[in-house]
Amino acid sequence: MIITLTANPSLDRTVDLGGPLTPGGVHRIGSDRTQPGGKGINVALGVHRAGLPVLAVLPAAAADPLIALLDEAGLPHRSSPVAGRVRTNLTVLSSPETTTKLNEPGSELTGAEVAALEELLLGSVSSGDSVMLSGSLAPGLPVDEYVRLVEALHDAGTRVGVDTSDAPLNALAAALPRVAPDFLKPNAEELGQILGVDGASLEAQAATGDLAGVRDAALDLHRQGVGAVLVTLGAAGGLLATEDRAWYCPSPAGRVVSTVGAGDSATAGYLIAREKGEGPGGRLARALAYGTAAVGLPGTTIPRPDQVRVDAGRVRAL
Ligand SMILES: O=P(O)(O)OC[C@H]1O[C@](O)(CO)[C@@H](O)[C@@H]1O
Repeated sequence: MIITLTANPSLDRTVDLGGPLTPGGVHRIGSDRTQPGGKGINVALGVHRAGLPVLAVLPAAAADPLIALLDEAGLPHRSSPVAGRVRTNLTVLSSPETTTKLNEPGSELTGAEVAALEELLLGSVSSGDSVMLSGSLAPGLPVDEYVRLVEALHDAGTRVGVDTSDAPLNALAAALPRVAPDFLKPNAEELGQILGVDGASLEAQAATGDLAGVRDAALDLHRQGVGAVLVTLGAAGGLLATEDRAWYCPSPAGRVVSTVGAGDSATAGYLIAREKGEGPGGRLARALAYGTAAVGLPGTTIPRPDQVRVDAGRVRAL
């Protein structure tokens, strides 16, 4: 079973201005939709839509509108009760094709709420499960929360993946090789945060075909104990470092409708392929195919398998 933790879930509200976004201006909203969001929830939706057993764990009050949206989506979930409301993250679509994201920090969890969330997660796993810890940490969670959870989940006999950024990611990188997740999914910016370099330039290098910087950084993390490092590079494709080697797959060109949730969809594709027993090339190809499919869907829409076209022929060893 795959279990995801969304430590800071969200209601993802997407508004389309149908025109340019002007700082200081008054804008009329054309279309407006609210979907369940937060990285672990998005990953779980992808896995669920592929027909694999999954459970999403999150902090939220039973009456929170997010819970109703998860029920509506049919996603198996367990939430630990909190007093605060789930945050709303706003995506503003404007022309020419621009996505602007405004993420709330999330309500602060009390010490007791943090303990209840950890207890719920650890009580939900069994030896042999795969756990994915995804997204930012709600205020109140310690910055090394993911380091502590990776240790506790390894003790429980599970495989653990992490997808996060900023201070929680740096805390995780600092704990290597003593504590090492089995799977890490940085984008170029996050890889840059770990290395202390500009992620945009890593992505730009990759776009020109120069993959050495990203490959070396991913292999370095792998050699420090991370079982598999999947680096998503946006339009430049993605790279996987595992089994002491690296593979690259370009992104197929397609229409960009919304990039929100593309990285989470790539993680879902990777986990689905791993559950099916596919090798590194197959896992990378499915991850990229899921990410590409998500980019072609509106708002935070996570693809179904029939919307995904996997082309393992595009993968090459580096
Ligand atoms: O936890 P973070 O880093 O604020 O990201 C949450 C946002 O990212 C997404 O998970 C997309 O990756 C959205 O659904 C959500 O609004």
